[in-house]
Order: sequence, then structure tokens, then C-alpha cells
Amino acid sequence: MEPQDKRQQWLDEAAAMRAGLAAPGVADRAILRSSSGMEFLQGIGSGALPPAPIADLMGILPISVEPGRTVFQGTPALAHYNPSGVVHGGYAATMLDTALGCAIHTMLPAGKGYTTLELKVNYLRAMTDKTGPVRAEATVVSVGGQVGVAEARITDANGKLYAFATTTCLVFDISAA
Ligand SMILES: CC(C)(COP(=O)(O)OP(=O)(O)OC[C@H]1O[C@@H](n2cnc3c(N)ncnc32)[C@H](O)[C@@H]1OP(=O)(O)O)[C@@H](O)C(=O)NCCC(=O)NCCSC(=O)Cc1ccccc1
Repeated sequence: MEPQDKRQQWLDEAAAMRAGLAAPGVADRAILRSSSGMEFLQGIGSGALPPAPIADLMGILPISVEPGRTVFQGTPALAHYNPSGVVHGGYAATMLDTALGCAIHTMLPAGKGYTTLELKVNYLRAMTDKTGPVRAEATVVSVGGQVGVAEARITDANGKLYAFATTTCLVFDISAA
């Protein structure tokens, strides 16, 4: 497939996903607690549960969620720039933290939650408003009873690598209150 065709395919897939999402919000804690990670994330993808407000703010969409692997997409824009004239490092960090955390969530049963303890990002190439759509693809390395580790890459439709990251997440029981 030609690079411009793949870029259009990515944009079309994101538009189709966006059309099926609910309004941004935060699901009830009881739903979070009673759902496995896969059930919860599939609920967001199907429009049954709200996508996170931060994803809406940054223009980041879930593209694919499967056990141990997630893909999120965004299109860097002028709104994401730092004063130096390229996309702020927080944009990639947010995409990576999202994809990595959700990848770990896919491996968790109902009643278990997670939170990021550590995020290491290597910024390998600057993003601009000419970059076009980029995807953060995360895969789980290990999830135990207390700790989850995952790695992720951000690439564009040409396969160009922009950032590489690893995370360590804490896994814990979600309390009822
Ligand atoms: C340039 C370098 C740091 C080093 O690259 P190298 O190890 O030498 O590797 P390589 O030679 O393979 O080149 C790779 C690509 O880089 C390009 N390139 C090379 N030299 C230059 C140059 N002098 N200037 C411009 N571009 C240069 C080169 O053409 C190639 O691109 P291409 O293949 O043609 O498409 C690269 O890793 C990078 O840009 N990382 C992203 C950093 C980033 O975006 N951080 C986040 C934003 S910071 C933030 O927000 C914090 C903040 C907050 C608030 C306020 C202010 C700030």
C-alpha cells in the first residue's frame, strides 16, 4: 500500500472509531470494579462507556484493544506545540502512557486496577503539524500480582519511529468506596 493510502486508511479508521464513541466522561467506579480490563476497554470502544476526557482533549482515539496489546491514534497539530516550534513532549508521553496503561489493563481481571509508577520515553524524532496521523502501539511484557511492565512505539503511516517508551505500573485491588 502506498504511504498516502495508508495515511488515509488510518484517518478513515479513526473517524469511524470516533463516530461510535460516547461523550467523554468517567465511568462509575462500580462498573470499573466489576469489569475485567478487556470488558471495560471494549465498553469504551463500543460506545457503552465514556472515553476519558484527556483522550478527547488531546484528540487521541483507541484503534484496537486485544489481550496484551493496544493501539491508539492521534494527529499532532499546532495546538500541541511547545514554544520551540515542535510538538510538546507531553503529547507523545500522553499517547504512550495511555496505550501502555491500557495494554496492562487488558490483562487484569475484574476487581483489579492499575496506575502508572514509572514512564520512560525516548523522543527519537520531532513531531510537527505536517507529520500526519501517528499511532502508539503498546505490548505487555509482564503482568504479575503487583507489577505490570509494557513497552510501546509511536510511528507514522510510513513506519517512521518517533518515540519508544517503557512503563512500570502498580496493580492493586479496586476498593468498593
Ligand atoms: C534531533 C534529535 C534530538 C537527535 O537525532 P539524532 O540522534 O541525531 O538522529 P538522526 O540523525 O537519525 O535524526 C533523527 C531525526 O531528527 C532530525 N534531526 C537531526 N538533527 C536535527 C536538528 N538539529 N534539528 C532538527 N531536526 C534534526 C533528522 O532529520 C531526523 O529526522 P528525519 O529522519 O529526517 O525525519 C532527535 O532524536 C529528535 O528530534 N528527537 C525528538 C525530540 C522532541 O521532539 N522532543 C519533544 C519536544 S521537547 C519539549 O516539548 C520540551 C519543551 C517544553 C516546553 C518548552 C520547550 C521545550
